Amino acid sequence: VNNQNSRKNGNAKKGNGKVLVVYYSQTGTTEGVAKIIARETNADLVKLEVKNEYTSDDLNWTDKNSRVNREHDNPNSRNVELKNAVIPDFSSYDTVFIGYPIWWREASWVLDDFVKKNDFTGKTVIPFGTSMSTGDGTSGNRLKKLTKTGNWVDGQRFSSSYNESEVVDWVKSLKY
Ligand SMILES: Cc1cc2nc3c(=O)[nH]c(=O)nc-3n(C[C@H](O)[C@H](O)[C@H](O)COP(=O)(O)O)c2cc1C
Repeated sequence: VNNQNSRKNGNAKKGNGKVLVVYYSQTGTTEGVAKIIARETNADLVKLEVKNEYTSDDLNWTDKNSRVNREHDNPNSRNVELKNAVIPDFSSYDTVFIGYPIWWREASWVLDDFVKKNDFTGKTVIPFGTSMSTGDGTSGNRLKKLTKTGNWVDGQRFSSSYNESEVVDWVKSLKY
């Protein structure tokens, strides 16, 4: 197959086979997983950046009045705007991996701006999250509900202390 994006892992190709890995990461864990996935799938990699970035105080979930706690308690107050929510040439990708830290067992709402502003029609969408201990493959369902388009497959959750080989094995197991 004459395809510049042909996969190292031999997955069946659909369309042009272009893959995008897009992620948000506060402390680098999700970023590490995203980079492994991108390497294994020859994907383009995009890091989402928050306009009004969270400080470490903002992220302190043990403080009832911290920004994340206020946003968690009141979903109407979230509205986290990204600097780069609209991905250039998004329509050209067949497969999109979406990565996030798990906050309160769900995908961080930092991803909401990205999923609302891009059209996933016709794409395979594969969510993945990282967390210390809780949350699972269903953590992306809330994001799926925000889009109404795209063929979302079951997601995966990795521990903050993941092994590289777990990520590689998961990517190899995917049919997309
Ligand atoms: C606001 C907030 C909420 C979190 N909620 C959870 C949680 O519900 N369960 C869990 O195991 N870890 C939770 N964590 C830990 C993160 O999911 C974990 O550290 C993640 O790997 C961070 O990814 P990152 O380095 O890409 O930002 C939370 C962290 C923050 C900052």
